[in-house]
Amino acid sequence: MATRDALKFATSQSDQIDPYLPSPSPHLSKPFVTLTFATSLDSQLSLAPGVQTALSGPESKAMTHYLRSKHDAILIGVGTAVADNPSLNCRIEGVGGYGGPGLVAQPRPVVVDPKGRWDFDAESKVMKLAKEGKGKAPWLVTGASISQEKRDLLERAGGKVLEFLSSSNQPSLLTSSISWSAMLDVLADQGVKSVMIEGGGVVINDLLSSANFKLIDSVVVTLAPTWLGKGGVQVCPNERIEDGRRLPVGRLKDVKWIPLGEDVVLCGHPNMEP
Ligand SMILES: NC(=O)C1=CN([C@@H]2O[C@H](COP(=O)(O)OP(=O)(O)OC[C@H]3O[C@@H](n4cnc5c(N)ncnc54)[C@H](OP(=O)(O)O)[C@@H]3O)[C@@H](O)[C@H]2O)C=CC1
Ligand SMILES: Nc1nc(O)c(N)c(N[C@@H]2O[C@H](COP(=O)(O)O)[C@@H](O)[C@H]2O)n1
Repeated sequence: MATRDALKFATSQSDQIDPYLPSPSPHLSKPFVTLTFATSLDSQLSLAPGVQTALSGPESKAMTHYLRSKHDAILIGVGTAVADNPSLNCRIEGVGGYGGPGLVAQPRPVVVDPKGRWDFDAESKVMKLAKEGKGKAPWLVTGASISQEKRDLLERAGGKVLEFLSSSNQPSLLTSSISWSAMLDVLADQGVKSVMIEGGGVVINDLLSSANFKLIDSVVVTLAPTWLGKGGVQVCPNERIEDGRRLPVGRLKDVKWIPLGEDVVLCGHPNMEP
């Protein structure tokens, strides 16, 4: 039976998104990566760092949840976990917990938190939803020492800590960046075949940088008809300079613009040509 809070996404609309979704393939060497977020007309994800800002209208929000139902995992940075206290589940009608059995089509939330800054507890939305059978408990990718209390909380709910190991197989003392390709390898080892990366600014800008662009398989961006003004969390990757020349960082091909309510959703595949 469907639940009252379930979202619907019409087949006529999902048909347009499907060419950008992961297709089942046992031979992928790394998880399929979809980069997806909602942005304002001035390329911002939120009004200010640490502030959650609703940009997607109801139709594009349903689209995001449709995407969530089609990926094994949703990944966010700790900045987003702290700012948004997100649910990170899928609320499309028919998935597990929303009319469907078990946790079918519920993605695994993955929080990248190298320094152990996310102070979650049993009342955090993602933990409550896991307890209610409406989503999976998160995996915490970290190089920090996580308290036994937090580990137990995660594990009781079905989540876990993924200690990030360096190439020498020792826990790395992470002070800054974990390589994305190593992170995707860790997820692949855990059986993740597809991951949608939702944000926030640091994560998106890092993935869009010329060094990481090749790791992205699909991009789905919701553009909301609003300007947020200076001071927000902006999507703008570092510049690319080769042989002293400035070059564009990346471009999409197979581009489709899909109007959804008052928003427009841009879908594309990274163009790997120089
Ligand atoms: N409109 C939208 O679609 C979305 C909006 N948002 C918004 O974005 C904002 C949050 O963005 P932001 O503050 O940039 O934070 P992020 O969510 O991008 O998290 C950034 C932090 O995550 C850790 N991290 C990220 N990548 C790596 C890596 N490769 N290796 C190691 N650590 C990594 C670092 O933690 P540390 O600093 O501890 O080293 C980093 O500072 C919020 O306001 C949120 O509401 C978020 C998602 C989607
Ligand atoms: N698609 C989209 N549109 C917006 O307007 C947003 N602010 C976001 N944010 C992302 O969704 C998470 C919050 O949603 P849930 O509580 O998980 O349903 C948030 O953490 C961002 O990842 N996305």
